[in-house]
Amino acid sequence: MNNQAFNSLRKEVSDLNLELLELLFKRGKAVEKLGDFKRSHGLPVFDPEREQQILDGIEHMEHAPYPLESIQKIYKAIFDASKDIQHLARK
Ligand SMILES: O=C(O)C(=O)C[C@]1(C(=O)O)C=C[C@@H](O)C=C1
Repeated sequence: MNNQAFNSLRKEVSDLNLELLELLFKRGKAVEKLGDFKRSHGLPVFDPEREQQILDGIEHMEHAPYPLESIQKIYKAIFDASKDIQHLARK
């Protein structure tokens, strides 16, 4: 790979970072609304069954070149961030 190809891949990664952030933003907005519903219905923030259902769902999806464990870690970090949003809204 030459320098130009390297820089072009860096640009691709930077563009994908923005796309990821946009998706996380949209996801966070939906999570906020789920949190409002749960709060007004006296439901807990943490729903371990729902988290497991999502993790089970990704298990059979294409995740290469990442190992499945890496994808699971990323999703668990996203769940934690969701719970942060919903806990903060209760304060
Ligand atoms: O499905 C919900 O109840 C959510 O609040 C969303 C979400 C998630 O980020 O996917 C967040 C926290 C719960 O523990 C389970 C799932």
